[in-house]
Amino acid sequence: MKPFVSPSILAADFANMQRDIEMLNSSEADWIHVDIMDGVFVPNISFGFPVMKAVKQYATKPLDVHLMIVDPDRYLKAFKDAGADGIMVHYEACTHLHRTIQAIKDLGCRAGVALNPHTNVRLLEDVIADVEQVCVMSVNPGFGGQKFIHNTYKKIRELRTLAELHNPKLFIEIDGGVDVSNASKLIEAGANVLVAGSSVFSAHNPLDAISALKNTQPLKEA
Ligand SMILES: O=C(CO)[C@H](O)[C@H](O)COP(=O)(O)O
Ligand SMILES: [Fe+2]
Repeated sequence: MKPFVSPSILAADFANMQRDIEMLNSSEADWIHVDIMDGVFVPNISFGFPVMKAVKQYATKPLDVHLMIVDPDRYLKAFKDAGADGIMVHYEACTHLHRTIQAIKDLGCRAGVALNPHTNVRLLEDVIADVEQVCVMSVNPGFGGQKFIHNTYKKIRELRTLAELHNPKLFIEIDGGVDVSNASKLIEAGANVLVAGSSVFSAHNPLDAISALKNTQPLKEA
């Protein structure tokens, strides 16, 4: 099965957001990845509810919301109201992760957990059956355009093994520094959702860049 592609609008042209959303609507993208940064959990601030609502007004694809914020429970309903279809919280930001996951589901959203590069996937063993999506960060969250961290392949393989045991339908998303040069190997390792910001929006033809990711074949190492 082809991977899902979730282009990150963090790399879009904010002065031409409607144009860029309409480009995504006409592309082979499955979701639109929305990065929310609070300047506390991560050392950067992206955008908040008014911008997300404006995106939702034009988007015809589901919004895949990645919350890089502390105390996300306070804002889950507000993100749902702003148009979130899926909500991912960070493992490192949640003291009561199980409760937070249930709260996301109670809102009718797809529930996901994101992991920083240093967080071991085995820490999810007791909640993996409760989530629909796990996002493995392949950069330290906070900025687009960073270099892919190589250890991520191993993490994806470990997560795929865990998912086969407890939740075979899990969406395994990979986020950070993803492009055509690493997509094949990531899919072969077990990822089935590719987030891409810079590699899509800095491409000469973003529609072709999305199509290339969507049609990536798993590649085994020689
Ligand atoms: O969560 C993120 C950063 O914290 C972004 O989704 C991610 O960095 C995508 O951007 P790029 O493809 O440019 O790395
Ligand atoms: Fe993200």
